[in-house]
Amino acid sequence: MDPLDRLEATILARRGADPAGSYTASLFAKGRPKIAQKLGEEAVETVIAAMAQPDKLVSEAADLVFHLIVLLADAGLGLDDVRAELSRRDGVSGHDEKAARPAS
Ligand SMILES: N=c1c2ncn([C@@H]3O[C@H](COP(=O)(O)OP(=O)(O)OP(=O)(O)O)[C@@H](O)[C@H]3O)c2ncn1[C@@H]1O[C@H](COP(=O)(O)O)[C@@H](O)[C@H]1O
Repeated sequence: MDPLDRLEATILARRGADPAGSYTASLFAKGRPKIAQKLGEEAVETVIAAMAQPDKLVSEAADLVFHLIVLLADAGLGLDDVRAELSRRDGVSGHDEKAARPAS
């Protein structure tokens, strides 16, 4: 199994688990605002690594992806939804960004 799919399965299994025994379960227990805040922090840390500490970029990117999957899971979404969106965009002729996005 792809490591990202395995991580997602583990994250989904932590929903409703004891927060005392799992960082992921504690994030779910704190709710979406906290999960979103952590995702934002990890995004900033990833940007800082890219600009000033490139040796830490992969580690920070992994933290970022972990928190993104937790946020998606909390919203009832997952990596397959992101894959489907990326595939949909890739299928749009000319990769026109405006055409690739749903009308708002
Ligand atoms: N991939 C990750 C992962 N990436 C990052 N983190 C955690 O994310 C946190 C982010 O770092 P911070 O320094 O900001 O965290 P912190 O200071 O502890 O948190 P706050 O008090 O600020 O909220 C750290 O505690 C990291 O351990 C992760 N925690 C868990 N996983 C994986 O998630 C799965 C479930 O793990 P458990 O939740 O431990 O069961 C396992 O496969 C783990 O490998």
